[in-house]
Amino acid sequence: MIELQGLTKRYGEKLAVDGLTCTVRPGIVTGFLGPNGAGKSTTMRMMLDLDRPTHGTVLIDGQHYRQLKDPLRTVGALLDAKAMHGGRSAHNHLLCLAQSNGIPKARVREVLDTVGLASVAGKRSKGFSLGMGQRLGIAGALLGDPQILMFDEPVNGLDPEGIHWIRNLMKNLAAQGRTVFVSSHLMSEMALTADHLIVIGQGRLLADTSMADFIKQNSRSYVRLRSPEVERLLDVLAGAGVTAVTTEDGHLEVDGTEAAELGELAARHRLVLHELSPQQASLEEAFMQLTAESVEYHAHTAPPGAEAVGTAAGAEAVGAAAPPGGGAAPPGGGWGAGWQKKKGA
Ligand SMILES: Nc1ncnc2c1ncn2[C@@H]1O[C@H](COP(=O)(O)OP(=O)(O)OP(=O)(O)O)[C@@H](O)[C@H]1O
Repeated sequence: MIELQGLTKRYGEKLAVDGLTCTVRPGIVTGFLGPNGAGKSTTMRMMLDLDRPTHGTVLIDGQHYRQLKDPLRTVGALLDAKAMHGGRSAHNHLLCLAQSNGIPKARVREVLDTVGLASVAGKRSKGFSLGMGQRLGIAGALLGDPQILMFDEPVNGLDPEGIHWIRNLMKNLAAQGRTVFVSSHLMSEMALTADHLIVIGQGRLLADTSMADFIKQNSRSYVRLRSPEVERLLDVLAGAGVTAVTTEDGHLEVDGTEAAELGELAARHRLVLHELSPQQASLEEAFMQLTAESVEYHAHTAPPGAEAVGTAAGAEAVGAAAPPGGGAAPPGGGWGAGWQKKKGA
């Protein structure tokens, strides 16, 4: 278990982490989300005593990190996959870690097998691809067989097979009763992996809730209906006191009434339905809705120097994607193009 109490970090003028109080519990995967610069890495560094809090505390199983007798056997972390001696082979890198932490040598071979690097164990890590470097970093985190695991952007650079592998690895580690804390900007992946979410924005706690509740609380859920007898359906709905909104493409959208109830109502009136589907927003939509106010870095929709003819054309020109399903768009820009600091932009 990891407990944060009023955790705060100031770098000069910048309040990077602002009074975070939350608990990361064992037995589940906890996702750590926040826009760029929200303070995720700083928080994780403070958890590992790599950065000193300005105020507040972090307790790892009830102790400060520096009080832990066998830190690597208690907490395994992947923070920066590039932070290793590139001249050493993967095997020697892990061996050094093992020897300096009293971990049996045999464990090196085991974790190399687990992460799929056994065949390149003798190769120097500076020749590794981004994904191989991530796997080696994950091997380092697993080396001490710790009960607590922290991964900062673990899927960065991994191929689809690798992403699938780390997802299952994290779920299995949690199922064994371990504490798994993971940050990622890949919302679709996070939605498949995490059971619980801690969301921060500009260093402050925005949400600490289950995945299902987070999506429910931060997005709209509704039922979509389509019928060849749309006018009669509207009358029937109105007669039952149900408000429906007609969309441009002729669908009806109904808030606040279950799909089953709507289906039964239609059946009672012998109405043909071509669609009756509950719609739940994605994690990405819910995340953007919640964090819209605390996004510090915004992308321009148009390439530098080019005046966009219209918003849509400008967005298309740089391949920026609007949030799916009409979720909250970032103020003043799309997503994915060259990041610009808001204050300077
Ligand atoms: N060593 C440092 N010195 C000064 N400012 C720092 C330092 N480390 C982080 N910051 C600032 O603290 C804020 C939080 O940074 P941090 O890297 O923790 O955010 P993050 O949520 O991990 O971001 P990202 O998603 O982009 O990785 C940022 O404004 C960053 O510029």
